[in-house]
Amino acid sequence: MSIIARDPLGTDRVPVAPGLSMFDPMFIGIDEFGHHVTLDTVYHNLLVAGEPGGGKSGLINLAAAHAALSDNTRLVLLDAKYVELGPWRDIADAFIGNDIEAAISVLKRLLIVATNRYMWLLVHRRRKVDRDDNLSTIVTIIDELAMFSTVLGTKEQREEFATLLRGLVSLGRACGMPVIAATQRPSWDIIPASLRDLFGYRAAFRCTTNGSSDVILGAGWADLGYSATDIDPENRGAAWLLAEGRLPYRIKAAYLSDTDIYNIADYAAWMRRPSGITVPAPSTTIQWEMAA
Ligand SMILES: Nc1ncnc2c1ncn2[C@@H]1O[C@H](COP(=O)(O)OP(=O)(O)OP(=O)(O)O)[C@@H](O)[C@H]1O
Repeated sequence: MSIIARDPLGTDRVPVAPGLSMFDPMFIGIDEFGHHVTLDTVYHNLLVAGEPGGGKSGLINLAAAHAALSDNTRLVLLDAKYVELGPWRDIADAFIGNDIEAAISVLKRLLIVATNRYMWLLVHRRRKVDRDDNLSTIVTIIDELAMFSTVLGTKEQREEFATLLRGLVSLGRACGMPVIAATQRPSWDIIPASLRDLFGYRAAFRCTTNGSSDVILGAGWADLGYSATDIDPENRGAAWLLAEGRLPYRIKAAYLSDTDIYNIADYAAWMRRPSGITVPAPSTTIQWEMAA
């Protein structure tokens, strides 16, 4: 089962770092009954979309936090706005801002790694990686997909980006390389159905039209009553979550303030420190303040 509802007062808590793994359930919030909602992110890509201010960045930062605190997990971050995923840049293998050439180059490298992993799986007579393989999980997080697929660079570059991304989203899930992508523009040119359908998890934050909601969840859901237009604009962090094989259901994402995010990022950087350093490195904020 891909979604696990837990009793918040129960004893089977999600483990916390150190010792956390991307293979552990990733806690993202609660459902309408107050049960914990967790995702199995290694084997599923996650699409997050909805109008500005709905809470998308909150959800992708929860995912980034889980990845950052997880053992043997590497992050590749694409964020044309810099500030949404910026807190995690020190521990990321790659942090790409508004540079489509760099984005294309990193996607090409990831596809080579994915292909190598499939060769490895082939010789080991397997179809997907698992926790005991000790292969690192490589999580690619993209905030504001639309910047890379419709704004930056030339038309050819944007098309190349879209093709490479589709390749990674198709290949990544069985070889420990999931993709988490967010956009505030749920429209067919940003998320064509052929790309959308490769995301096993889709979170629709508030949308202004049934059409936008269907772009995220899938055609026809709004007619059946599952539309992100019915989310109160004041209810930030609320979304419809569609998980493979299930009906969409309402969730309220957990929320990390900017301070929480930077604190977790600092802690993750300290956990991942080269051996020999025993105290957390001074915060970059303090260094900047001293320089100012
Ligand atoms: N889960 C949540 N619970 C409570 N408040 C939230 C939650 N998520 C977001 N918010 C509030 O909504 C504001 C906007 O959230 P966020 O930046 O995540 O939205 P967004 O959809 O990513 O917006 P944009 O598309 O402009 O980046 C936050 O600053 C916070 O005040």
